[in-house]
Amino acid sequence: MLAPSSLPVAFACVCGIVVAYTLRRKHIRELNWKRRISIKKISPHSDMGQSFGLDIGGTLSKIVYFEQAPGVTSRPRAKSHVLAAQEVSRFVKSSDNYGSSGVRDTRLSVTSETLGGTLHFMHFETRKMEGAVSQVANHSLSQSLRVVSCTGGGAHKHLQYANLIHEIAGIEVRKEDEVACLVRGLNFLLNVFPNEVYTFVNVDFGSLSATRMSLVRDNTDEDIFPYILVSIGSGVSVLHVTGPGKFTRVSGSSIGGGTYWGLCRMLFECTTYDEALDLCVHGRNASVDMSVGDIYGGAYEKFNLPATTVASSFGKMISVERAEVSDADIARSLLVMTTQNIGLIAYLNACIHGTKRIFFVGNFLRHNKISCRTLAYAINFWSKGEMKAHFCRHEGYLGALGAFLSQAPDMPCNP
Ligand SMILES: Nc1ncnc2c1ncn2[C@@H]1O[C@H](COP(=O)(O)OP(=O)(O)OP(=O)(O)O)[C@@H](O)[C@H]1O
Ligand SMILES: CC(C)(CO)[C@@H](O)C(=O)NCCC(=O)O
Repeated sequence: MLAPSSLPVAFACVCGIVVAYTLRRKHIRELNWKRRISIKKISPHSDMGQSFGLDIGGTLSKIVYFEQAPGVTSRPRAKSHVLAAQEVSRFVKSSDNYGSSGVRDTRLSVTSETLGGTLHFMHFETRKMEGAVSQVANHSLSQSLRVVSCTGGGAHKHLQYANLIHEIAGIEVRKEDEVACLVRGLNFLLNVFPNEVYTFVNVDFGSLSATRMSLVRDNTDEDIFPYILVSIGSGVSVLHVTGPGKFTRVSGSSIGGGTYWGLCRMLFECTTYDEALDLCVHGRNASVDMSVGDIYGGAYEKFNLPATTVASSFGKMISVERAEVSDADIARSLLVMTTQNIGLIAYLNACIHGTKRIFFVGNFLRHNKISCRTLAYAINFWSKGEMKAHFCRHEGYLGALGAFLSQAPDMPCNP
């Protein structure tokens, strides 16, 4: 029972809550009105949100969309659901590009009879979130999306993005853990897609610059566990995975994809990440890095260090003038340094946990064969051929796929 003296305080609190609630509703209504959308309350049965998984990372946001093939479900579907599904599918497939940074990775779409439909993969820059959500709202798609599973740091970030998505598009965000989603996504891909994993053969040569390795598809291992999973995003997470849903985050590094992109942006005139990646392709890191050969005049044979091994990243720049090396050489050195550091952390963790298989994923490896080959060579070299680096075609989408799967228990092969 409240004391009589506290009644005015209680009354003021209740009034405050009512006023705050009313203002907030008004604010949401106004936001939606401005964007000329109407948010209808729709029945859970017609929620298309279950067809999506979202991963909001430090640099990129990734979306997985599952388009069910017509007529595969045994459950009767309401007409409104069928129409909503058609609308969403039309929008997704209307283009390969959305807004200023949105991309649909058409080469990665997978249609599977086992799944009963097609998985589509899209991404955009996280800093463009507001524009991306407005697009969804403006196309009235949000009317059929109620709750979307979402992972990555952005799903948790003071609920900043969750609030934005709710306020602009009326979609509720269901938070999922990013590491759990990553592992779930990879295990699913290993189960379902025979051509998902690849590795490099003929890695046994003396020079990193002479990268002549060929790609082979590699889904042959019967028992995939245990393995080390290295996710190279803005930063790097290293996981030890011992079974479906059984994993520990054993290490990490702040020197990751964000480091390469951030430094390139600072040092060179790159305005997009693709420019930064293209820049290093024709560069020679040997102009910038000090090699074992530069120090020894050849290999350091006693310890099996080939002459071409980088002894000191950027080490030549103590005596070479800036004008003598190109931006491309410096970018290449930066890429190799970042990659080798990640490879070493991966190798040491594989040693600690007695694991021979290392999976490297994350968007840093997207279109980045130089880093993939460098990792394959380095892991083979350090482990004397005992360990193998594996890569995935859908390297950047495991988290979003895991988020999608976390609310799709009926999906076949869902680990
Ligand atoms: N179009 C792009 N724009 C920006 N970075 C890109 C792009 N494509 C690839 N990258 C690289 O991918 C990295 C981001 O990878 P990813 O999407 O896996 O991580 P993230 O989820 O954003 O980061 P984190 O998991 O650390 O929060 C960037 O730092 C950059 O190196
Ligand atoms: C913070 C995360 C997990 C966000 O994905 C990632 O960027 C990361 O693992 N960074 C490295 C953190 C560390 O040094 O362990």
